[in-house]
Amino acid sequence: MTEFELPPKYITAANDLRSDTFTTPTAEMMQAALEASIGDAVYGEDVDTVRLEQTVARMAGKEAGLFCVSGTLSNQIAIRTHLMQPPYSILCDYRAHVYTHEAAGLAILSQAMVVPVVPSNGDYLTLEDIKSHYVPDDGDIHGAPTRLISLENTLHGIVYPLEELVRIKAWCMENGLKLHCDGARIWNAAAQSGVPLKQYGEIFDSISICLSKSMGAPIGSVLVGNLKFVKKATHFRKQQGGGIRQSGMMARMALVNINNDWKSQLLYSHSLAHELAEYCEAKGIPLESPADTNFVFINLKAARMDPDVLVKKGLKYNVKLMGGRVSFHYQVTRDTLEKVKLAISEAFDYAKEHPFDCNGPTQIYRSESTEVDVDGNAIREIKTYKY
Ligand SMILES: Cc1ncc(COP(=O)(O)O)c(C=O)c1O
Ligand SMILES: C[C@@H](O)[C@H](N)C(=O)O
Repeated sequence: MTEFELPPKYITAANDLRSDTFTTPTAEMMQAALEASIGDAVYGEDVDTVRLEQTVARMAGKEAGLFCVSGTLSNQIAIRTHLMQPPYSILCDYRAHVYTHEAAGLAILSQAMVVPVVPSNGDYLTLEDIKSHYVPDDGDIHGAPTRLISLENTLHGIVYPLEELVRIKAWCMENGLKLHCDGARIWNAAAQSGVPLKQYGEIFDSISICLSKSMGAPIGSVLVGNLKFVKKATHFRKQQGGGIRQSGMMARMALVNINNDWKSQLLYSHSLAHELAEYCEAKGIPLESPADTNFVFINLKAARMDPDVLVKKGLKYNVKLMGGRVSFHYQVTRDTLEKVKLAISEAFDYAKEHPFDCNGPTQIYRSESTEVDVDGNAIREIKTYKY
């Protein structure tokens, strides 16, 4: 029988700046899994799964929570649950994950039109941006009225200003629109801004709260909202094949960092990002977004920098990169920060001699960007996927 072709064994995320999704489970999490409850969570009989759902819901000031295997599932069933009578549309930032990276779930599961909006300030949607792009439900049979606004906090690492969220919420209430938050990094927003999750919970009708990014859990998100919403979302979760049986092990692993000092962990990762942003600015390396939290977005277009060169320079220093987005998390070491500074500086200097014309928004995806030979040279030609 032929040997399986297995990927190289993943050892550590200490040098992995491709995404905070690469955080690895800790020994404490593994131990917690051994002691987890073993009930069938589809029947609501798994103690640790219910404990996780109620813990996160309570932190967000919501009546109920639903453990989902991914942030994508959590977002998509949340939005579907809010929507009732098509034709309808959803308004979001043109960079929003629910629009750019969830495989057209909005079109397929929700059968919704999407109005992607470029923020006039370049960073986050304001109420004025929303007002000038939403589709009113005024009886005009040509349109698909906006029923839901989906915001992301943080988006590209940018912390949404609380006062803007409050303005948007008030307008949504006046106009009968629902407000969802893709909270894949809402822990980062809360840690950096000092705004408690509960205050975000007062603003959003639903929040998809990821556990598997900066919070370091192996999988999952908890979708929070009122009881009626979560009951219906449970229905859509089952429909989408997201009913999980003995999920207690995963729930207990997620609870470890929730019960630890997660704010300090996240603020450590933010401090690394802030230091890299300062380094780039001192070097004249342009950034695409303010580095509020754990991401540094290099403006490849302005820098005329080839993302493939940047990734290869990263490999030279044994640092994993995917392109213009440099993603910190609590398992990244300071040694990695020093090495990525060298990689970026060399890629920037190379760009001065060999300018590269990037097209489109920041490209962060790679396919084989971390496969290298013994000399650290990329084994296969590195490709770039638009983010
Ligand atoms: C902003 C954002 N939302 C949602 C998701 C989806 O989460 P998952 O990968 O668990 O589906 C991601 C990436 O993982 C993300 O970056
Ligand atoms: C891009 C997205 O799917 C992934 N969550 C990331 O941030 O790396």
